[in-house]
Amino acid sequence: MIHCEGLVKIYKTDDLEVVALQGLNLTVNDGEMMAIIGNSGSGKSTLLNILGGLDRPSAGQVRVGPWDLLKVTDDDLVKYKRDTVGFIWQNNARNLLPFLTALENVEMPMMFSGKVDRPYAKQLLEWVGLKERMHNKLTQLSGGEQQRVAIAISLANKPKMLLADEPTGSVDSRTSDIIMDIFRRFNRELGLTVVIVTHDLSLAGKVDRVVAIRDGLTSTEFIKRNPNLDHAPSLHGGSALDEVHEAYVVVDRVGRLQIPKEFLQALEIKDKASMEFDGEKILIRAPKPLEGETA
Ligand SMILES: Nc1ncnc2c1ncn2[C@@H]1O[C@H](COP(=O)(O)OP(=O)(O)OP(=O)(O)O)[C@@H](O)[C@H]1O
Repeated sequence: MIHCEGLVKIYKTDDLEVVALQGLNLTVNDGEMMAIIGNSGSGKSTLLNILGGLDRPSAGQVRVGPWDLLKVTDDDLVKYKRDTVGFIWQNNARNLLPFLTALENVEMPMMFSGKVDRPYAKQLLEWVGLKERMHNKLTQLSGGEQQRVAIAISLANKPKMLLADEPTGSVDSRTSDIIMDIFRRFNRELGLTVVIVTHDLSLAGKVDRVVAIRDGLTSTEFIKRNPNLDHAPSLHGGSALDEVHEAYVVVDRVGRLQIPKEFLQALEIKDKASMEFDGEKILIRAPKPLEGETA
């Protein structure tokens, strides 16, 4: 469904250039439910905005289904945003109209694409657990309920893929569980591909795969050991990621990988390292001091 290779995004402001994505690789399969994690500023939202057609990449490849998002025309991008992708933000005020009812809000994107399907709008609100509240104005709903309306809206045009940027960032843990269960249901029952950007490691146990982004590059992948297990048993404060996922370092097509900063600092590796292959393992060490050099 999603294929990014060597994806680069550079933001130019007056006299400053920020390289937000530095040649990122990522593949997401059709029907997968996965999460992207990373520290603040690592490039998560930049990636999601590019995948959602809200921002243009600077270089590299990015394809979603049949769409090439580097080359797509502005007109086609409008179609892409309307038909292929649903988007959910942490701050749902961006796609909700407070003076309309929940049902009218869900019908709004249908109206823009010229085909209002009221039974389907009602069905969506029922699926997100708001059957009894669909005729309430948005101002009469709680933050968590509004977030569920936002999910229904994002699916109004039957997209193939759902992109969610910190979808549980401003709700309590019970509502967060409800939202993740809704995503899982849509993923299983409608075959929707779901990509979630989050800081929250406790969500990790509820997705099939987690990809960590560091400094604009995919660095580590965590793949669920038992894909049938939905909930992470992280009751004793341990990281859900470690408990249910196997961690892998991402190696790109030409063999590059990212060594975590803390490892480099611990070994005082700066601009080079020595590497050895012993037939089984690859060992990376601080370079031995050359003759005449002091250690
Ligand atoms: N419109 C912009 N103009 C200039 N720089 C930007 C712009 N948007 C993002 N950046 C920069 O690009 C880098 C990546 O930002 P991004 O928002 O993608 O990170 P993030 O991982 O989503 O962070 P957070 O978790 O804090 O939302 C940061 O250094 C940020 O300052």
